[in-house]
Order: sequence, then structure tokens, then C-alpha cells
Amino acid sequence: MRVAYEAWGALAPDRSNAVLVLHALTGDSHAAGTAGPGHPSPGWWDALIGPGRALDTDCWFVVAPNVLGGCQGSTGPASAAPDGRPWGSRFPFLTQRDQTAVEAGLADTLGIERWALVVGGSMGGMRALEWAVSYPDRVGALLLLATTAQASAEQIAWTSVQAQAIRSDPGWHGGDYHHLPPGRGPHLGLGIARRTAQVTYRAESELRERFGRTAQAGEHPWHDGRYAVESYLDHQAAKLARRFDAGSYVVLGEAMNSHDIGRDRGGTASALARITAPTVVAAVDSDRLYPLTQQQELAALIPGADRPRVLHSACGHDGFLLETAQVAPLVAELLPPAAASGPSQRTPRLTASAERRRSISPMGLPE
Ligand SMILES: CC(=O)SCCNC(=O)CCNC(=O)[C@H](O)C(C)(C)COP(=O)(O)OP(=O)(O)OC[C@H]1O[C@@H](n2cnc3c(N)ncnc32)[C@H](O)[C@@H]1OP(=O)(O)O
Ligand SMILES: N[C@@H](CCO)C(=O)O
Repeated sequence: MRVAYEAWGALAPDRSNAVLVLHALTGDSHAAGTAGPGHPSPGWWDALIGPGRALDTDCWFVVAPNVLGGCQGSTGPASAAPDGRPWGSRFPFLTQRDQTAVEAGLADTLGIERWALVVGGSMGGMRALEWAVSYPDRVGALLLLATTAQASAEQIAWTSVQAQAIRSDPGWHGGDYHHLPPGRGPHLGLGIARRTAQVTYRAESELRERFGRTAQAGEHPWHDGRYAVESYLDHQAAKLARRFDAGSYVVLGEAMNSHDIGRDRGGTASALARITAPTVVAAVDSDRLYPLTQQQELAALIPGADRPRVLHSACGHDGFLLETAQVAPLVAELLPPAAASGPSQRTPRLTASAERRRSISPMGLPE
């Protein structure tokens, strides 16, 4: 299998300054940097990663892999199988634990025995947690944002609804559509999935205040027009369908639903007791998808954590991506600037490199 990653900064000779950043469901390896060829958007955590930023790349070697099963460079359903045809429906069921094991293989390849920090939000937080439980000696510190010890019934339910929307699209063809001409895949189902997810990612009060009952400009909802919030969801749907593969969406959703840190480990408490890393757990106060009770459970059961921190955000679950000014001090708690050796004290042995992401839509839709 292939694992795409991007990295920033330089690895210290003693390899002690590496930080692993794990993206959420529709994220990718482009965590930092500007938009440009191959990167239609700036890095999703660019405010946090770079010289002088919380993850200061003058000190830290920051690595962001694309998750296995995804569609932005790492092997996923849209990738060619050994017979040259897309994996499609033949792509195997994955768990978060499988994906983390692959990331451990990436760390081995990069020669990183121990991460100074592993950080992730939402689905990325699930993998960060798996890292700390599966490989406690390889995680120096742990930052968990808007995540959970196990996918709840409601989280499984939302993911299931989204997967059903995709599978109900006639363009799904049982998951084997990647060979079809552009635009013939299940982009309508993927769009419905994204619309549904987007509501869960944002707060009720935010939608009320941003959109209210306003009609979309130039349209009348009673006469075949749309409310502004409907137009917003249409926009989010179209945007995701241009950059994401429906098969990956289903595979990653099933992997999230499999997430249960206590599985085959004697339960949640027993699994979390294995974590040796100093840990910060953070919630988003307006998150209706990953409620505070889930982060309270993590903070109570992880030995190196104290009470959960709370990010204040109008934006619901997406607050972990948007409230970077509040995430920065949490990073600083775990990675004090003095802990890293400055770049002048070391000779880079591994410089930043990046697998170029797919620059075309995996669904064949125009960018
Ligand atoms: C910039 C990126 O990070 S995308 C790159 C890869 N993606 C990821 O890593 C996934 C994680 N990122 C995300 O999920 C999202 O990009 C987020 C959460 C960071 C975006 O959050 P926000 O900035 O708050 O975006 P928000 O939900 O307000 O949507 C803004 C968009 O809605 C559009 N919009 C707002 N109102 C309307 C409306 N009435 N009708 C149509 N479109 C509308 C805006 O024009 C804007 O469009 P654009 O994104 O094409 O510029
Ligand atoms: N907006 C985020 C939410 C999932 O945590 C994403 O699309 O990845």
C-alpha cells in the first residue's frame, strides 16, 4: 500500500522532534501551506503549523499522513489494485486500528521511533488515541480534540445514514464505478451525505444566526427556490463531490464506526489506562456530534490527563478546525518551545518531502 504524507521542518539528528498530525474524515495531508498546484485550498491547520506558530517548524518536524482508505494519495478504493483495476468494492474493511498500524509503518520508514506529540481531532483523534494505546512508548505527548473513546450509537447512526445515501445512488454500482466516465459516479449520494454531515458539524445557533429563514438571494423558497441554508448545503455538497471519493467516504465511515478503544483490551478503562503520555483532551462547547461527555470520559480515564479543556466556538464540531487560536496554547502545554533544539543546533538528515496529492477529483468531476 501507499501512504501519502507531507512534512514540514527538519528531523533532528536524534529524531526527537517529530510531531504527528492526524486529519479528520475529509481532511488530507495538506495540513499546512498555501493553496497552489495540487492544493486547491490552503492547509487545513495552516494557522498552527509553520515558523513561529504553535507547531513551530523551525523546531519541530511535523508530519501529516493521508489516512489509509482515503483518496488524497494514500491507497483507497479509487486506487489501482495489483491487477490494475480500481479496488472499488474489493477494498477491504478497515478499522481505525488498521489505519494506525499503517501510520506506525510510516513512522518506521521515516526512522521515527517516538513522536514528541501526536495530535488529532474527530476521526484524527480516534487514531491519535489508538496510537497512544497501541504504542504507548512511541507517543511522547497526546492532544485529543473533539473525539471519543468509542463511536456512539448516534455517531454510528449519522454515518450509516450517509453511507446509505451513497449506496442508494444509482451511480454507486455496488462500489465499482471508478472506471465510468467523469460525472457518472455517485456524486449525488455523496452530496446528500455531506449535506447531512454538515448539519451535524455546525451548531444550531450558528445556522440560525447565519441563515435564519432567509431566502437565497434572487430565489423564493415557495416557488422552486431555496432557503439560504439550503444553498449553503448545496455548496458544501458540490465542493466535497469535486474533491472526495464516495468509496473512501464509505470506507472511512465504517472505520470510524468500528472505533472502540476498549475492544479486545478489557474495555475502555483498561485500554485507556495503558496511556503513558501526558495528555490534553479538549471539547468544543457547541459540538453536538461529539458531546462534552465523551471528552469527560477520556479525561477521567487517561492517567496523564486532567479535566477536559473547552474550546468556545459558535461553529459546533468544526470548532476544532476553526478555533486555532484556542488550540495553540494546548499545543504549547505539551510542547514547550524550550523542549526543542533550535535548527542551528542540528543538521537536517531528512528534509520535508511530499507525495503530490491527486490534483483531479477522484469522482471525475471538474475542480
Ligand atoms: C480550507 C480547507 O480546509 S478545505 C481543505 C481540505 N478539507 C479539510 O481538511 C476538511 C476540513 N475542513 C472543513 O471541513 C471545512 O473546510 C472547514 C470546517 C474548515 C470550513 O469551515 P468554514 O470556513 O467555517 O466554512 P463554512 O462552513 O462557513 O463555509 C463557507 C463556504 O460556504 C459558502 N456559503 C456561505 N453561505 C452560502 C450560501 N447561502 N449559499 C452558498 N454558499 C454559501 C461560502 O461562500 C464558502 O464557500 P467556499 O468554502 O467555497 O469559500
Ligand atoms: N469538517 C470536518 C468534520 C469531520 O470531523 C471534515 O470534513 O473532516
